[in-house]
Amino acid sequence: MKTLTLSAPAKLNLFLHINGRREDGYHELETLFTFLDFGDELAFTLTSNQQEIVICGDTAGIPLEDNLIYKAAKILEPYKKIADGVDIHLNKQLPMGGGVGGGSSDAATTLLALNTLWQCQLTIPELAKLGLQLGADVPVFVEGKTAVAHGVGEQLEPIDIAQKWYLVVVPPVHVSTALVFTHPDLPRNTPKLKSGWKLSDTGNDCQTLVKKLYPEVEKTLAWLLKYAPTKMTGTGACCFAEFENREAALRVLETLPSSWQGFIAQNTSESICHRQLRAWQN
Ligand SMILES: C[C@@](CO)(OP(=O)(O)O)[C@H](O)COP(=O)(O)OP(=O)(O)OC[C@H]1O[C@@H](n2ccc(N)nc2=O)[C@H](O)[C@@H]1O
Ligand SMILES: Nc1ncnc2c1ncn2[C@@H]1O[C@H](COP(=O)(O)OP(=O)(O)O)[C@@H](O)[C@H]1O
Repeated sequence: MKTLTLSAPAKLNLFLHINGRREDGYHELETLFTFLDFGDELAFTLTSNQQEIVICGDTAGIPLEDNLIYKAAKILEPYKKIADGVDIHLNKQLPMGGGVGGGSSDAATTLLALNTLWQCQLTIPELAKLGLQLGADVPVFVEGKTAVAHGVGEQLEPIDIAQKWYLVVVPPVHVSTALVFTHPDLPRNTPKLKSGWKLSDTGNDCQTLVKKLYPEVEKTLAWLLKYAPTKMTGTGACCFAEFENREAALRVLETLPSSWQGFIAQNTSESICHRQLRAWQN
């Protein structure tokens, strides 16, 4: 049986504004998502074992029922047009809960792969809607285009942006998304951007609070800012510095303090997962 191998790329929030809080506690966001040419890798192989969804690889002790890959496969199961089960092998490269969306990206890649392999014949908007049940960031990975998101991240407006190189640094702390969003000091009233906005008008509304709560994030931002424009992605803890070319990013990566981890990558207007899936289908 042929194996379908796809990337689950990282995302960056090039800005993240909080425009308000809904009655259900979720926050209205305005955020620019772009994808990196770096991420996890998932290999999908159909099996004759009809009911089985088996996940192996670097699942980092996440119980099967909590694994977003498993949840994505289960959500798609009712739409299967063939009887086969699936073996999914995960090669984890992305830090978990670091704001680069690895879990959401794994879930989206699983939805896209199994929609094809199980011949579910769902459209991308239908898959994105299913994905929203798994997390606010899943729809953008399913759609796979650099986009400004509104709502909780599900209303997507694709845009063209320049291609840059990023040095992403992973501070040695875990930031709780729920803690950030329930904190009384989080700013929640940034006005919506007006037409003609520039990236230089934007920021990350979680950054000041996360810096205060997690000094390691403050240290990381201060260190990167010596070299290039820098922001935090999502609710952190990862921070990214922007460069015009790979060499400049690499020079800074080479001087990274040894206790920190980091990687360099370029942003892509379309998720590499979508490109790979198209190539496989043709
Ligand atoms: C804010 C972002 C930006 O990308 O942060 P990161 O997680 O990437 O850092 C995401 O949208 C996060 O999405 P995701 O991580 O999928 O969040 P979810 O699991 O849906 O929600 C985790 C918790 O965060 C809060 N939450 C999340 C999203 C949102 N728009 N408003 C919220 O208030 C809720 O309390 C929720 O229970
Ligand atoms: N396959 C998976 N990969 C990563 N995280 C997962 C996965 N399945 C479930 N999770 C859970 O989802 C949480 C958020 O994951 P992730 O998308 O990496 O966060 P973030 O959006 O902050 O980068 C993790 O802390 C982890 O507990």
